[in-house]
Amino acid sequence: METASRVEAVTKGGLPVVPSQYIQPPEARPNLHHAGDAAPIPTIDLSISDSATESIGEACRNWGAFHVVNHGVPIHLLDRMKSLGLSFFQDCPLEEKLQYACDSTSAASEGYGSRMLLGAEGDVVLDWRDYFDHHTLPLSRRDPSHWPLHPPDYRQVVEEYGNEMKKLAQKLLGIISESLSLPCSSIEEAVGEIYQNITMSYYPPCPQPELTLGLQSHSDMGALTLLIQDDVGGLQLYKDDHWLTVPPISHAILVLIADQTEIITNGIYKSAQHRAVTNANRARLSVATFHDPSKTARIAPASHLIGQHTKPAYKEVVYGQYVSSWYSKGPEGKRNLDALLC
Ligand SMILES: O=C(O)CCC(=O)C(=O)O
Ligand SMILES: [Fe+2]
Repeated sequence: METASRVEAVTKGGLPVVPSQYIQPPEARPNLHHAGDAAPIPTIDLSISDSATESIGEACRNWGAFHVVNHGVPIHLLDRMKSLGLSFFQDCPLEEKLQYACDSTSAASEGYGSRMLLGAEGDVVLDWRDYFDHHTLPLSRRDPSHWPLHPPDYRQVVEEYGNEMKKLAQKLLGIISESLSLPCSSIEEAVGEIYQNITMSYYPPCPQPELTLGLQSHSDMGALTLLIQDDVGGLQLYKDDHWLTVPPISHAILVLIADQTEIITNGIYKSAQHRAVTNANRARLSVATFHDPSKTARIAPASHLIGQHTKPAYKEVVYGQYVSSWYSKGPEGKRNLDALLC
């Protein structure tokens, strides 16, 4: 029962076709013939602070996504995170991986899993993805004994990576605030204490990529996501009724605006709608680091952005309620955010 719920276990026998619970309805299937269109999102050099603020503002307005380079996170740490992820998914026997199984009945629980959404068995199409979720911040949630023990530097690297990503997220939230002429601390103050989760996603080769998705269409529910991926490619962004592929750029970090930042910026900046497609030949790995409010935080459009002529575009929401609804109803693009529109 546990093993059958991991994509790795499904692929073991070298199936020529995907089991029916992974087959997407026709309207959600990827058009892989047109998957070559690259999303022309900007690559922003964070060492050039004069131009970075303006470029980031423009990217948040137009795409909700951009790459950063010269970001200050040591390159060896990016490489090591990816190799640790691959080593867990590819070298660790399934029985051992299952010792870290997440609790599939509670949302975003830590550990090794495959099902993103809660809900009755059989009523959702499954993603062609296995993952490992780490709770890394605040420190009171961080317990490295829940994480893999091998390779021997696994736990230490994940801790270091989380700390570096938090610094970068704070810097970016400051620049994003300034790009709207808000005080640098505005968005971070609206978010409150940062809750950070690191999810390594592993997409095994899929015998019928045209029928499946590695990860269904969604926008991330928190404030800011920092993502690295290997050179396989498969992440797509939805823009103007089209799915465009985000080209992997070695050692760049992809920044994705998430839903709470869209609310706080009163919709001036849009959260990025994205999904992952699979491919027949190569396994793919990505590492997403989510920066979210606490479950009790109340999120609303920043008061500086509301005035006589500008009404709040979103209703206030308690973040924990947003999360519960997201996991029980499913994202279906951005419907949870749309439900808060005034
Ligand atoms: O694998 C990817 O590139 C996307 C991962 C993602 O969107 C997520 O974990 O929320
Ligand atoms: Fe995502």
